[in-house]
Amino acid sequence: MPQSDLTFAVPKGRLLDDALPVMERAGVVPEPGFHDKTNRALCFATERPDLRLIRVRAFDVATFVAHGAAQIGIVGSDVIEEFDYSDLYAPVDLDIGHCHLAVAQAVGEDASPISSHVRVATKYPNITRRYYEKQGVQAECVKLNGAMELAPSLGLARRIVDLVSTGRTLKENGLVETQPILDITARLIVNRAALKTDSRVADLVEAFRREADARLQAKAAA
Ligand SMILES: Nc1ncnc2c1ncn2[C@@H]1O[C@H](COP(=O)(O)OP(=O)(O)OP(=O)(O)O)[C@@H](O)[C@H]1O
Ligand SMILES: O=P(O)(O)OC[C@H]1O[C@H](OP(=O)(O)OP(=O)(O)O)[C@H](O)[C@@H]1O
Repeated sequence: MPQSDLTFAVPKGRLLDDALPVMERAGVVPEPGFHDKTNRALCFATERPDLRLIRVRAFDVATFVAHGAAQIGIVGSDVIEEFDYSDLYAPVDLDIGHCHLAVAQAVGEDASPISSHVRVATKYPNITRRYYEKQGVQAECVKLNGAMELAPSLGLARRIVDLVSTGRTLKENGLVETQPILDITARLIVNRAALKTDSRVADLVEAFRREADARLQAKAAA
């Protein structure tokens, strides 16, 4: 019986620039139209007739793969931690998309431990609640989808939990990091059931694992 096509989900933003060379070395080569950022298509062919790419928001990569609508994808470990989907398996650390998740607040604000309750603006309410719970603090999370850095100055929340890479966004918005929460890199993710039932998924995992190992070895030798 012919197998149905595989779907590979990738995030549409900054992570994609780092992910594309990795994908190509692992044998996932998109059609030329994929590189055109003005293209409004969401689904693209690859050089493999049985493999297509979908370009979606980072959080949705995890959702498509967890539900089996895509069998494989690339996403930051922040997203994996936030959703904690049992149907997702993240077998390969791709060593790209390095950043970390941290608590931040206004420069000059008292950083002393807060009481048993804190209000936090974040795109990551689950990670944030878990982080504060471990310290015996109840976090009331205000969910934002971006521009968290505005929350303290506008009185929405005194603390934010957000991604930090260079630290420039915090600095330019009058904020300072107070506690790191989680180091983040991008991972290859697969749907657990697809991995068990479709050998093409296992073959792709192996190709990405070999690619990541080769880069690691080249880095160590340099
Ligand atoms: N400043 C940063 N530096 C490095 N990696 C980052 C940074 N910000 C985010 N990331 C990583 O990139 C992922 C987001 O990927 P990307 O920007 O490609 O997705 P997106 O769908 O465009 O995002 P959004 O849903 O925010 O629009 C994050 O989940 C994180 O793992
Ligand atoms: O430490 P930096 O190098 O300044 O990077 C951190 C910023 O990058 C991400 O935002 P992004 O650009 O993805 O926009 P967003 O606010 O829409 O999430 C993150 O949410 C921070 O705002």
